[in-house]
Amino acid sequence: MSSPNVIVAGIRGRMGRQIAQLVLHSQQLTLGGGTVRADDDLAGSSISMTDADDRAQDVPVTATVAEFNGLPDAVIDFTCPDYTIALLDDCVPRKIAMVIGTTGFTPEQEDRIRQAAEKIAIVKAGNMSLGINLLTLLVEQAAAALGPGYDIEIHEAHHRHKKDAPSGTALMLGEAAARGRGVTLKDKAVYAREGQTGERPDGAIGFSVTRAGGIVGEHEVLLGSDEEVISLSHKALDRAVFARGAVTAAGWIAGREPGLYSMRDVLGL
Ligand SMILES: NC(=O)C1=CN([C@@H]2O[C@H](COP(=O)(O)OP(=O)(O)OC[C@H]3O[C@@H](n4cnc5c(N)ncnc54)[C@H](OP(=O)(O)O)[C@@H]3O)[C@@H](O)[C@H]2O)C=CC1
Ligand SMILES: O=C(O)C1=N[C@H](C(=O)O)C[C@H](O)C1
Repeated sequence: MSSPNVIVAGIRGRMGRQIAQLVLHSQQLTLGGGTVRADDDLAGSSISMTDADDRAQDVPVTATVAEFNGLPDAVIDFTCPDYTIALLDDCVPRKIAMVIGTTGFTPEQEDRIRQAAEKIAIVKAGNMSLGINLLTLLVEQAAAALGPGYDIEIHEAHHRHKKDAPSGTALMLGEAAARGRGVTLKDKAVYAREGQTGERPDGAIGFSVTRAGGIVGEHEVLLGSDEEVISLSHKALDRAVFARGAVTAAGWIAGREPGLYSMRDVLGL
C-alpha cells in the first residue's frame, strides 16, 4: 500500500493539533486534512502548517470526512463521544479505518463502536502511550499474583479542561486489575465515596479523581494489604506521547481486516 492517507478529526484540539503535525512530518503517512465543527470559521478552508522540510503546507479543513476529495485510509479521532459516533456513520459505509482515542463513552456508545468494528478496522484505547499500555500488563499481573487480600485503588489526575471522569486510562487500568482477579469491573468498581460510606467492600476496585491546572495525565494503582502497599504509577510529561501512539496506530490499522484492536495489538505487548 502507498503511504496511507490520514484525516485528523478535531484538528484544532489539544491532541488534534499535535497529531496533525506528527502525521505531516511522518515518512509513512500522508496528511489528507482535518475536521472541525460545521460552524467553525475554518470549515471549508485550510490551515497552514509546516512540513518536515520547514515548508508551509495548506491543510484542507472540512466539517465531515465525506467532504474530502479522495477518501482517506484512516481517520484519527481525539474529539468527544457524540462526534466519534457521528464519524462512524461517515467511516463505516466508506470502509475507512479509525483510530479512536476519545474517552468518556456511554455503554450504548461503546456498543455502537463494537458493532462498527464488525465492518471496519478500529484501534481504540483510552491511552495510546507505550508506558500505560505496558502498565496495564503489570497491573493485571500484580492483581493476579496478590489476590483479593490486597485492596485496589486507582487514582488519576488531569488538567482542568478534561470533561470526563474517571479517565479512559483509569478505566483501562481498572479493567486490567479486574481481569487479573478474574472478576468484572462493573461488579466491583466504586466510583464515588461521600458521607457514611460504611466499610470498604471486600474486593472493591476504587477510583478517585483530581482536576487541576495543566496536569497532562497521572495515574497510580495502589494494591494494599494490612502490612504493605504496592504502587504502580505513570506520569505523562507531554501529550506528544499520546500523539506518537496514535500515529503509529494509524499506520498499523490502514488496510487491516475489520475488528476492534487495542494498543496492545499495535505495540505487540
Ligand atoms: N487515548 C489517548 O491517549 C488520549 C485521549 N484523549 C482524549 O481525547 C479527547 C480530546 O482531548 P483534547 O484534545 O484534550 O480535547 P480538546 O477539547 O482540546 O479537543 C477536542 C476537539 O474536538 C473537537 N470537537 C468536539 N466536538 C466536535 C464536533 N461535534 N464536531 C467537530 N469537532 C468537534 C473540538 O472542537 P471545539 O474546540 O470547536 O469544541 C476540539 O477541536 C478527550 O476525550 C480525551 O480524553 C486525550 C489525550 C490522550
Ligand atoms: O483528556 C486527557 O487529556 C487525557 N485523556 C485520556 C484519558 O481519559 O485517560 C488519556 C490521557 O491521560 C490524557
